[in-house]
Amino acid sequence: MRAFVPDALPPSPSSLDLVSLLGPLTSAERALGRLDGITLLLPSQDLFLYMYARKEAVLSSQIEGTQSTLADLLRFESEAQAGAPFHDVREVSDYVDAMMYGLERLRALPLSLRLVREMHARLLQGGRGSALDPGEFRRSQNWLGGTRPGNAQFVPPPVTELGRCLGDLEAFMHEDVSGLPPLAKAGLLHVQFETIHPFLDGNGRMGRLLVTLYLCVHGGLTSPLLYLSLYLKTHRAEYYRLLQDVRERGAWREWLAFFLRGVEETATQAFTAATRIVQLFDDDRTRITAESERAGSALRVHAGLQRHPFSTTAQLVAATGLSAPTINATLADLMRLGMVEEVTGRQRGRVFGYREYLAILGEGT
Ligand SMILES: Nc1ncnc2c1ncn2[C@@H]1O[C@H](COP(=O)(O)OP(=O)(O)OP(=O)(O)O)[C@@H](O)[C@H]1O
Repeated sequence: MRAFVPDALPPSPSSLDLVSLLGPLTSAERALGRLDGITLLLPSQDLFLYMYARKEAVLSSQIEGTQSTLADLLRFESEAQAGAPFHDVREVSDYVDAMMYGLERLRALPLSLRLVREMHARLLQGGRGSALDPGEFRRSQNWLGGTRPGNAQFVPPPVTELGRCLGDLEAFMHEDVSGLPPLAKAGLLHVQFETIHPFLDGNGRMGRLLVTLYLCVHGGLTSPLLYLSLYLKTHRAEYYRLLQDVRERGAWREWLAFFLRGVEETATQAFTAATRIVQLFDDDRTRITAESERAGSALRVHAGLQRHPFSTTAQLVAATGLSAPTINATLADLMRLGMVEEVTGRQRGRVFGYREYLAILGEGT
């Protein structure tokens, strides 16, 4: 198969048949708006962001075989012993790092190829692909599927065309003459990024990060709360087929319909989960106040567990300022109420999990 060189974006809005996409577009925008509004409901927006970034990282990495669960990652981060191989957890952790780095960097740098490269360096710092030129656009031909370009499913543009393709992509991130709605542009950016496949590895993960970052900059999303990986993972065969169809037969409309459906579903699920979490925290606070024998300390430990749903006694001491004996007595109380469970089964280095909260966060992972 010969290398494919994509046209400069964007395809004209008329060729996208945006009129027929108006329904899905409006539904997706509405769901995203509702999700964004949830930040007002949350006790701490950072908290939700923190957890959901981790959930996205797990799912995005699971698209290609990484075995870690959200629980593994949270336990890894709390320096507790995790069940998954170290390598896998590290990869997910790097994904979170890349996402947070990108968001922070956006304060100083526009969304640009430079930012994409910097994030990619973070993304590949330790896990799968770390030997494959992190932070550098490729200098050799790559291909997808098959053992060589000749029998590959798809051969991305040759290195000689890479600069032009990426230049077009960057220009598309910033143009506003097309009048395309930001959500449609985010979907087009993703497919174009995957088609260019500018890195030797990590293109899928980077392309998914790009969608959320783009919406933060141009789509009016105040927090990066949109995490599409579960949807893409669930519909992987269709996802890959549609990427291929855009290239082979200009199936932009079909791709966008799929993408917008994903945005709507994902935003709606995240909104529901966030609402349940807010409710859970409220209910548990009420129960602690009414039923705990040491309500004051228990409320502080409860707040600590919201931030780190897997915690050791030492971590809760640091988070709350309470003494270790008080923390242990309080944890025993919270276990009696069924809110907390010890997850290692060991006597030393025990780790405590906020049961119901972890269950909500872990849905789909
Ligand atoms: N036929 C295709 N045409 C273009 N892009 C494709 C096609 N099939 C899959 N892809 C994209 O390529 C990605 C895989 O590329 P790569 O292995 O570089 O990324 P990764 O981040 O390491 O892996 P993954 O996305 O599986 O986690 C897929 O996630 C998808 O976005």
